[in-house]
This record gives sequence, structure tokens and C-alpha cells, in this order.
Amino acid sequence: MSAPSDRSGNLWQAEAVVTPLLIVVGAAIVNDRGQVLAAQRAEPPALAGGWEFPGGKVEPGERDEAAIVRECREELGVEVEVVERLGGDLPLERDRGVLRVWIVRLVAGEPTALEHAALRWLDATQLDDVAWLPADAPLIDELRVRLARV
Ligand SMILES: Nc1nc2c([nH]c(=O)n2[C@H]2C[C@H](O)[C@@H](COP(=O)(O)OP(=O)(O)OP(=O)(O)O)O2)c(=O)[nH]1
Repeated sequence: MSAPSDRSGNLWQAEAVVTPLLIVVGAAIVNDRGQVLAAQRAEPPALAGGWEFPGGKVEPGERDEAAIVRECREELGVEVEVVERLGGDLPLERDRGVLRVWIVRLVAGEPTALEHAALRWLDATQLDDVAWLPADAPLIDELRVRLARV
């Protein structure tokens, strides 16, 4: 069967080609005591109870670093400074997109669970004490090494 074409004879673009890729950024907030802040999701029901790095979807035209700063304000009420990437692009389970985690440091404020069910500071020996969302799992060993160096 031939592909559909318009009157000028151009092939129609397949929908999958033009669907933009979703990018989710996560903030691994590391303090000078070698701890990282883990956040427990409150919603949606399928993810509630799972632990993640605070963050969310990058908006159209927004840089990852700006999205990280915005999400940390919205979700935790803190100001952060982006330090560097942790790991590569990780496939998301529920969405067609990727997760990018950035190491950040706190520059002002004390994190408050404005949207999460709970927050916990974890050191290198405590990273396995919480159930991370599946997409995050490949990063945890790398984070452990990193925290042990602080
Ligand atoms: N923030 C964050 N999201 C993660 C992580 N791991 C992971 O699989 N996700 C998934 C969960 C969600 O399906 C998606 C993030 O969506 P979200 O609902 O937090 O995004 P958002 O804050 O922009 O929220 P909204 O405006 O769309 O409601 O990425 C992680 O470590 N941090």
C-alpha cells in the first residue's frame, strides 16, 4: 500500500516524527555533609510513595538548568545553583521521554515538602533505604560513589 499524499504530492509526515521528546529534569541536591535530598511522590497514584529527585518537565524553549532552578523553587521553596550532570539521558517508564539528573547545591532556604509526601537527606550508606522510581535506578551507584567523596 502506498503512503498517503496531499495534492502537491508531498508525503504526509508520520505523527511519531513530529512529536516532541519530553525532557524531565531532576535535582540531586548534595550538601557538604555528603548527603543527597530524596523526595517521596504524593501523586499520581501509580507513582505515589516512590522516591525521586525533585524536578519536573522542561518547558518549551527552557534550558535544563533554568527548569531545575524553577522546579526547586516551586517544589521545595529553595534557591539552588546547578553544578553538573549526573549520568546520561535515562528512559522514562511512563512517558516517551528522558530523565536528566543534575547535581545542584543549595544557596538559600531550607527544603520544604510543598508538593511531596516527605523529604529525606540520605548519605552514601542510606541510598538503598528508599524505593527510587525505576528510571532513577541506574544513577544510584554513581551517586553513591560521588557522595562518599564529599
Ligand atoms: N521529578 C522527577 N520525575 C521523575 C523522576 N524519575 C522519574 O521517573 N520521573 C518521572 C515521574 C513523572 O512521570 C515525570 C515527571 O513529571 P512531573 O509530574 O513531576 O512533572 P511536573 O513537575 O512538570 O508536573 P506537571 O506540571 O506536569 O504536573 O518523570 C525523578 O527523579 N524526578
